[in-house]
Amino acid sequence: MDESRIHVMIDEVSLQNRIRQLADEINHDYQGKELAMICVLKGGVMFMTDLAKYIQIPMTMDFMSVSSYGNQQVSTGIVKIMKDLDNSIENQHVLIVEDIMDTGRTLQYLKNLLADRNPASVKICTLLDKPHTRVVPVKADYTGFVIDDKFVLGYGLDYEQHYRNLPYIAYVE
Ligand SMILES: O=P(O)(O)OC[C@H]1O[C@H](OP(=O)(O)OP(=O)(O)O)[C@H](O)[C@@H]1O
Ligand SMILES: Nc1nc2[nH]cnc2c(=O)[nH]1
Repeated sequence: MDESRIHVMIDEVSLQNRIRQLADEINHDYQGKELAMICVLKGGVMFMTDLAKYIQIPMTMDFMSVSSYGNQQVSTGIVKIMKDLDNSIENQHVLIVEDIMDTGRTLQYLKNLLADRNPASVKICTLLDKPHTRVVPVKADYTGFVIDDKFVLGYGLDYEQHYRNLPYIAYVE
């Protein structure tokens, strides 16, 4: 891609500050409980690892990989599990950690799927939320930033599998 089209939307310091605040909220809300953090690969990986560093209650991490059929920018709503969790979540307090909620289809599918496995609770933590493009009525319990309907990359998010390593969120214009 022509890199002059890439502009910083959320810089590294703002990201880290907000992630620390989210962790504070989570630490407070789950006091006395154990948290099962579920990272949705690949986009959620940077957020998950940074968020986890600030979690001060007992916690476990597991990873899931799903793929939505369709190309980069068109979501079809059909979600396929590429890698399932390694461990049971029965009776556990599950927190799904995602990079972005766009149409909402991925998180709606995942929340329903995990809720069927008899956890004690299931909540969603998303770094970014694009509410204007939602097509299903799923809501996050913890949201880092609400953003406009722009294609974003960096900090786990890709453009054709590239740019996931950027330490900030950028948009393409
Ligand atoms: O709300 P939705 O419209 O369902 O979109 C959100 C999903 O799209 C992205 O994943 P992607 O399929 O690009 O996979 P990746 O995380 O491996 O990049 C993102 O990580 C979310 O999982
Ligand atoms: N990289 C990337 N993936 C997405 N999946 C849904 N919306 C987006 C987006 O804006 N950027």
